[in-house]
Amino acid sequence: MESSELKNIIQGIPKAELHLHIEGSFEPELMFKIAQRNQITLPYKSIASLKKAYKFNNLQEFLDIYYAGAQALLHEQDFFDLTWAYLKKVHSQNVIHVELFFDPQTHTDRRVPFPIVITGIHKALEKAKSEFGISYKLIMSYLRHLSEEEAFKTLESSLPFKHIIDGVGLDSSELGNPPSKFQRVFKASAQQGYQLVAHAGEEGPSAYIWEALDLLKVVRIDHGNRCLDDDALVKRLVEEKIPLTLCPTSNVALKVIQKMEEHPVSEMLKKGIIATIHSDDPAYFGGYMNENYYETAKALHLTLDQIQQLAVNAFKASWLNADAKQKRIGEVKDYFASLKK
Ligand code: HPA
Ligand SMILES: [Zn+2]
Repeated sequence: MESSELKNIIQGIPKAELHLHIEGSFEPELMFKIAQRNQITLPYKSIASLKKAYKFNNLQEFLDIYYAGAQALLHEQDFFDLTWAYLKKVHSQNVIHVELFFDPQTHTDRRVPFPIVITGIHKALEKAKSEFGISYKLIMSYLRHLSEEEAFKTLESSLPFKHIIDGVGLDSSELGNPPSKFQRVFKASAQQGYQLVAHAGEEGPSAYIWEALDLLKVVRIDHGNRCLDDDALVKRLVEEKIPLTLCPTSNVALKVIQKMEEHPVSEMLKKGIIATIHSDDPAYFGGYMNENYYETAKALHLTLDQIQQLAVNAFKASWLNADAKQKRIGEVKDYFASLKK
């Protein structure tokens, strides 16, 4: 298939994005604009020098730059603009449902109040819902390099906004910060009615995926690449229908894999895992949803059936209610059927 034909097909798929850090969608141009209006000096002289720094050898090298960039965000308007820019972009790519992460502690640690952060993000999500018809869920992520006590404080701050938060997640530096460190705060989060997910098995071992399932009791694993090291774990993911939210361009950018051709997604599909693909931090890794589908499909020679399966899986793995899920899955299937006519 011609690359332009594949790109057109991908553009037309109704898509769901389930693994997106809103702070990771902060494009350099917007970052400089907001930094300037907030009179914040970024540690980079120009957009070009910032972009030059986007060469990472591992997750930590990326996180250092990601947290530095987020320092430009101070006011509700900043969080609104950041989120709105992301939603406009993915609307242009026919993304119709998003479940997005935000990292409150990245901001509250700089004395930006929790309500400022969530209100700006939420207003943009509401606007996209009414103007674009994009449905959404919001996931508050605990930073795992910080203590469980800090996570408990974040949980406490979130309670006045419980009605607009759907779940909690766990992100940041994985190695040395296993899921077990957050067992109590995840239990307390569930008691507040939050759904649970966690990043696991991106750089960390398959044992961290077991912990996320057994100790944190998550319903989805973010990344989970390393599950293939462990046959018993794969069996469990398949039997219990635990989805993985994979991020192919992120994996290449952070050297979780050496090249896209090594991406495990097609093997995961063959094993019956509910694998899905997303962008993670698109401003830093050079790809939104379409680019992630395209690069993966091209490198792994995915069939149209496999691409359809990925798109269906994302709705299956979503937190939409059963009726909305069925409707969206029907739309994906109708779309692929129309291609065959
Ligand atoms: O890919 C990621 N992994 C862990 N933490 C993160 N925070 C933003 N992106 C990531
Ligand atoms: Zn992530």
